[in-house]
Amino acid sequence: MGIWASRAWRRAFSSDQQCKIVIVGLNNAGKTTILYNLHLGQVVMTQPTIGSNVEEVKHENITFQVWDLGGQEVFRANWATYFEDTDAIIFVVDSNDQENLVLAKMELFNVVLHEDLKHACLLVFANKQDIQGSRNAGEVFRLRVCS
Ligand SMILES: Nc1nc2c(ncn2[C@@H]2O[C@H](COP(=O)(O)OP(=O)(O)OP(=O)(O)O)[C@@H](O)[C@H]2O)c(=O)[nH]1
Ligand SMILES: [Mg+2]
Repeated sequence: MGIWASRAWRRAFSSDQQCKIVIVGLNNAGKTTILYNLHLGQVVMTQPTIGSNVEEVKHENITFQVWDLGGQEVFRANWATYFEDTDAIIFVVDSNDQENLVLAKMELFNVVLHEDLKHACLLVFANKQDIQGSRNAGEVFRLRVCS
């Protein structure tokens, strides 16, 4: 209670705020591209992430600590080790990867049900909208896991 109260107090009244964001999603969804676009303001060449990347992004008086986690199956089991004290999750979906959209949604369910994220905000980012034939955000949202 004491720790929680002091954290809430700091957040409410300090002029400089800290915010932890974790970016997850299947491999090749575009997470690292988004992280470095936020950090550097440009699109960079990426390699599949081994483990994680982390960068600080400042906006006005808020410092966002942004974690980008590897999406390959072998790394997904470790995602939860990054969830403590997370304020927001960005779940990135490759909207053009029709084959894996259901798998992506199942991983999303696993993430949102995690105890450490019960107070975190969630953004589902329907990425790769520039590719012809991609599902639009509404179609990604409505996709059923069981048909
Ligand atoms: N066309 C298109 N390609 C994108 C977009 N975002 C990312 N990519 C490409 O998708 C590929 C994978 O991007 P990454 O950012 O490395 O993907 P990731 O989700 O970090 O993948 P892992 O680290 O393996 O989990 C790269 O070739 C990117 O250039 C997008 O919005 N449109
Ligand atoms: Mg990556």
